[in-house]
Amino acid sequence: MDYFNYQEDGRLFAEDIAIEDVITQAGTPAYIYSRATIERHWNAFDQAAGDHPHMICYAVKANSNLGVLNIMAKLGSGFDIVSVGELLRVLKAGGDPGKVVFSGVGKTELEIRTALEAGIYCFNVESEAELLRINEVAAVMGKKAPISIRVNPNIDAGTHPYISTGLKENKFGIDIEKAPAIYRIADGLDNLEIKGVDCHIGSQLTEISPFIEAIDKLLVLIDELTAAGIEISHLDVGGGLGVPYDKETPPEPAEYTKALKERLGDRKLKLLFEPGRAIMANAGVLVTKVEFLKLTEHKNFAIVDAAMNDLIRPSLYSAWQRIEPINKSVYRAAREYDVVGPICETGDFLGKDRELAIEQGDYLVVRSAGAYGATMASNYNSRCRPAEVVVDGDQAFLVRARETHEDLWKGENVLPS
Ligand SMILES: Cc1ncc(COP(=O)(O)O)c(C=O)c1O
Ligand SMILES: N[C@@H](CCCC[NH3+])C(=O)O
Repeated sequence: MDYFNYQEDGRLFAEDIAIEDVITQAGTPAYIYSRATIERHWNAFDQAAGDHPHMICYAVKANSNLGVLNIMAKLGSGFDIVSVGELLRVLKAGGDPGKVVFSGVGKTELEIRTALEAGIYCFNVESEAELLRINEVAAVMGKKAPISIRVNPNIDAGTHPYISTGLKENKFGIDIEKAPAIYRIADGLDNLEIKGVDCHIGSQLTEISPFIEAIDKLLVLIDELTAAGIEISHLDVGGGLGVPYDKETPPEPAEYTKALKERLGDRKLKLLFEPGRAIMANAGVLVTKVEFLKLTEHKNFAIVDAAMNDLIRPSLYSAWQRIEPINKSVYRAAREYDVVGPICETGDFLGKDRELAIEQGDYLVVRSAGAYGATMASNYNSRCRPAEVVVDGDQAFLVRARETHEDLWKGENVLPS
């Protein structure tokens, strides 16, 4: 559930403010996030875990705006990061480094050192070479690095191939068959401290069964490690819980967590979650203005001021996101449109074949845009990244100003002659 609702007068509100009032200040395109929705989604995980020892490590890649991260920090959230850039953002936003897990297949020495200096909770190690590198960096610093191995359980998550991560052919994690040997190597290295077992099999999962299949495999591994005298104190189940973009019915955090806890039995394992999309997707919308309607014999186009550089999910994954006018009270003729941006690519669309009652100058929202929207935005076609606003009750905060063209060419130079 989210807090973007149409009022009786036909206007769309973000919490207690009309979207049209937010964009009077922020302009378009703009991302608008709802604080109450973010908190509600985060609390759904926290309450589902209940008194079982747990940590919710919000996946920063879903939305790394400092305002958003600060909301998480105030909730007491942990963070799942994949780069030093994300770590610095978490620290800047007031996040606790002691609740940070560091995932990703290509951690550099600098990133490892910075994370050790900050005192993160755990590295999720994705290869043997990385394990050795972390040990070496920790040795130079005279520290013990906390680690867990990201295990690749070879499970089909049943999601888009580009966001499926738990199959043998994916670059992520360490093959589950090889994991015991890698744990033994880790156990023999002086500057590592084994903390847990980790996995993340993919994103936008709409069924519970792949999660359960993965957990069952990991628990077999954990029991084997325990029997071999390698103590595992936490199980990190990754993120991946899907959201309803349209009519999908993914499991709720409560159902998912209940199933997990049942599987754990009496094992004393702290549970770590790394949700990104499930917290942020439906906590945000992208608002855009209809610049022109182009009606042709074959197709109608609504040409809007947002494009694939602002929201790439439809172009990249053929993702479907709901598109609606911000005011449904005014009479307009309904037609079917492709909603397209100004970028010079045929793949630049936000939605195809959408029935919309709109006119030039109207505003639309693309729903479910809070995750993997602004973080995946680019400057293609020399377009400035959009503004971002957090609505909190009847107040709106500009948490990122629209980029200027000067921002865009900062650091570039022309040749002297
Ligand atoms: C290691 C890791 N953890 C967590 C996430 C967050 O995933 P989601 O947004 O699907 O919850 C991802 C992205 O898929 C990831 O790669
Ligand atoms: N960017 C993807 C999700 C990637 C998850 C990252 N591991 C999406 O928008 O669906």
